Amino acid sequence: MTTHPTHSTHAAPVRPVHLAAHFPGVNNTTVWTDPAGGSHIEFESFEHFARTAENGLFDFLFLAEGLRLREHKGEIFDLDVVGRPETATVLAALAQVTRNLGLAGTFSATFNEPYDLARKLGTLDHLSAGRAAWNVVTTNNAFTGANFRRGGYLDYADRYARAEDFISVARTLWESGAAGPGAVSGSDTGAGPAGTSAGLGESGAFSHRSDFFDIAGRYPLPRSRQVHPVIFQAGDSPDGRDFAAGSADVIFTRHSELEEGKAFYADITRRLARYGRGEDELKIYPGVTFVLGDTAAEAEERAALIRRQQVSGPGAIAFLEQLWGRDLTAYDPDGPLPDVDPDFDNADITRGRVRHVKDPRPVARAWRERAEAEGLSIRELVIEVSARHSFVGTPGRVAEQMNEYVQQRAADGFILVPHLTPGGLDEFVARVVPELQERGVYRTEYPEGGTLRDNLGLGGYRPDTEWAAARAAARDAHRDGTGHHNGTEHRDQAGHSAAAEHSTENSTQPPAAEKETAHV
Ligand SMILES: Cc1cc2nc3c(=O)[nH]c(=O)nc-3n(C[C@H](O)[C@H](O)[C@H](O)COP(=O)(O)O)c2cc1C
Repeated sequence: MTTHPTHSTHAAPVRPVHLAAHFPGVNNTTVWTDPAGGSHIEFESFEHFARTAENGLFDFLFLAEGLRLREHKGEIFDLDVVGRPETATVLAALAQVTRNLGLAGTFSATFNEPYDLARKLGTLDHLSAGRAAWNVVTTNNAFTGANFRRGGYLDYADRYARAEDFISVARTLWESGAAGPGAVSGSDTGAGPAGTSAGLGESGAFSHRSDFFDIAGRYPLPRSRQVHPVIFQAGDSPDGRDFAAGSADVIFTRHSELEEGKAFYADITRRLARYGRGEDELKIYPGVTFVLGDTAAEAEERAALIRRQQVSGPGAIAFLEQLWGRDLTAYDPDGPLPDVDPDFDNADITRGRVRHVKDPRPVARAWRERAEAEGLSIRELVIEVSARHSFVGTPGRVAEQMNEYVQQRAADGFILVPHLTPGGLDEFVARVVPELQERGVYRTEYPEGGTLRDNLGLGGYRPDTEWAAARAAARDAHRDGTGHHNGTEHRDQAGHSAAAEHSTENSTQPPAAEKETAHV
């Protein structure tokens, strides 16, 4: 039994705080130079991290993905951790040393094929007894494509259309298998043991023809415990948000400050309504960092030290070069900003990293003004403008703030992004989790059922035909100009490729701050 209280003394139900953890690695949050830092590839690191998350009753562990080593000025970028082992393999190994922790992996909908990836994730769901999740990313750049001999064959506009179609096929495949021993719902098609043909009937039979796929065959696995592994989404454009509202169960977002989190949450709730979905059906988890101390002052002091570790002198120069589009190695990181103007046409000086700033001009202007006004060196400026710590304080204060975010609907939970591998969660679990539990907003044991869906408070899987019908209804409503979900039911295979509503809303990028996704 979960022990969440459902009511406080106030009328509004208390919303439970959820926690999850991002394994540190290829990002500028991770401090690999710290003597306490360990391997990013040996299993012991993953195991330590996962066990700590599970001791803290976290919903899931999250692995990011990057399919090509990042380059800067034509060289492999080696100021951050370089490379990572293969995601599904790591998660399958972790399934054997954990019992309740969800296992979420990032996989590209562009550089995978539905049959193969559905089978991998279906296998992970079997091996973990229902704890698998897929974070769907679209990775449509030619730079990454070179590793796959595909170049940039996919137009930017098609990336979410293919991803939506891909998920739809994957869900169909997961459903198509016979109800296996661990299946929790769905009709039993009378199959024999997996891997034999005895009594298989039509189970696993699939056929899908669309703009993106033309595939048919037999899916080889029985249904897994969750039937559909949980779908995460991490894009932020209007198309990305609609994609999440129409196809995903969880959003991993970078909107980690209270007010922007509330605006994001409200925006997603509005989009969900168009697909006939309520706010409880899509969980929102910002990625957040944290620094603890016995006193507020000690926490601030530690935070400042960690920021200096995260932004080394060469790291500050490289960071600035990304925006300036120029080689700035002749400049002193402890000196003033370069006197030369940025070369805005040289946008691909860094490759293989997700950029959220579309127009660098106002950003460069704002940085210059700020450095001049506050007398900041290059390194000091980069420390100020690159991702700062989300929660800094005593364990009690951090628990209080996290709870406030959840009660105010700026988040449903948090994906903690620690700066150390593998011990970066230890202190949080030992000191903040009890504070949350004392406040009655955090579980004291895992929920019954044992699946990731149970951890997240999501209901059972929803058949793909229902997802598709809701998307079709949303498209129809959009065409009618009503904007309302009208419940029209039809499945439009070809329509998948044109499914994303191409919203004209402006991007919500903050103009004066460079927020690199810390997670790619
Ligand atoms: C919080 C967050 C985490 C992400 N993690 C990954 C990742 O691990 N691997 C990846 O290839 N892309 C990752 N992305 C990139 C997105 O999947 C997406 O391709 C990118 O944000 C551009 O899409 P958009 O224009 O809809 O925002 C991440 C994005 C966000 C916001």
